[in-house]
Amino acid sequence: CRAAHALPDKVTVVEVGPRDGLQNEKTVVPTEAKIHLIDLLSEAGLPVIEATSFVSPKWVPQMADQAEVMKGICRKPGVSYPALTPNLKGFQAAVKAGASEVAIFGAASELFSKKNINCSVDESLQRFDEVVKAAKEAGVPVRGYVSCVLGCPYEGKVAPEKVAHVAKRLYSMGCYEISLGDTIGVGTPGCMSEMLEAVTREVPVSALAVHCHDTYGQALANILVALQMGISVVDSSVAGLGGCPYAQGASGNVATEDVVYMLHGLGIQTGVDLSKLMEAGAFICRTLNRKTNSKVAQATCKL
Ligand SMILES: CC(C)(COP(=O)([O-])OP(=O)([O-])OC[C@H]1O[C@@H](n2cnc3c(N)ncnc32)[C@H](O)[C@@H]1OP(=O)([O-])[O-])[C@@H](O)C(=O)NCCC(=O)NCCSC(=O)C[C@@](C)(O)CC(=O)[O-]
Repeated sequence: CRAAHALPDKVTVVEVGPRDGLQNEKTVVPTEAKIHLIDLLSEAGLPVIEATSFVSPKWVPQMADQAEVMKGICRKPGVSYPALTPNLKGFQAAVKAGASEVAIFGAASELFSKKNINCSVDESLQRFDEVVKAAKEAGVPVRGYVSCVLGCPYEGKVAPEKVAHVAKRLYSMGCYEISLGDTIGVGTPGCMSEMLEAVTREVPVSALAVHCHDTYGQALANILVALQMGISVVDSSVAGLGGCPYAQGASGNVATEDVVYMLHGLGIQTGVDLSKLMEAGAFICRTLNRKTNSKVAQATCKL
């Protein structure tokens, strides 16, 4: 077993609420509310805010206003606003709408890949290669996701070697960072550590991020394991919003408020103002007429 690293002094929190958090909402969230949420999150100090996705509106109707969202946000200097792009068509539309960073999203599970983006893992890697080449020409950085790293809703257990293989392919293609998604939140700290052991044999730990859904209440424990293994980029969603439309039963991402509370409690800097972040959480919960999934917000704001 690899020796535990010292915890990092600083962690980059990647806010995915406006995309991952909202993509599964059944009723259409007004574009102005999405834009206001993103602006509140940048005011709270989040350095990376995944704004939307340039996917097919037939597949994910909630993201159909992607171009309006990208154009409407008040871009804060130093903040990155990536958008998901599954293929060249999505990439071109994203760049046209002003995206200066994009993310491609693959999976370590064949069936999930088929259900989510309608192609096999190998086919998806060919499509992503085209996107990365076009992005390099345009000077646009690309982040890569691997879904189902700790389990798949259709295939069950996923071998760590499969995750490592897809992560390595995305990294070799030119993704500057690989985000490892526990899409259905089934992982426990032991599985997280085993999976990260396999992935860090192929991809430098400095290029990895974790993306934990909290379906089974394991997300913070899994994130702590990742930090102990040297990872210093953590994805999360304000108010714990979300779920994947192609992963039935998956609950939201770990709440950003809870991640930030834990990190600050460990003496780790994030640059995030927790009280402003909670205002952003309160805003989107009021808009969706929903209770927050953040334990920290529940404890302090009685939402
Ligand atoms: C990938 C496709 C498009 C393939 O969908 P397809 O049906 O196989 O695409 P196609 O190439 O056969 O084209 C069919 C139609 O879609 C159009 N099309 C083709 N591409 C685009 C595009 N980019 N934007 C808009 N339209 C597009 C294309 O122009 C055509 O239009 P038509 O001629 O019928 O009018 C589809 O499967 C799709 O949009 N999937 C998106 C699924 C998605 O967004 N899932 C959620 C995000 S992933 C996630 O949440 C996991 C993550 C990242 O958070 C990490 C984790 O938690 O694990």
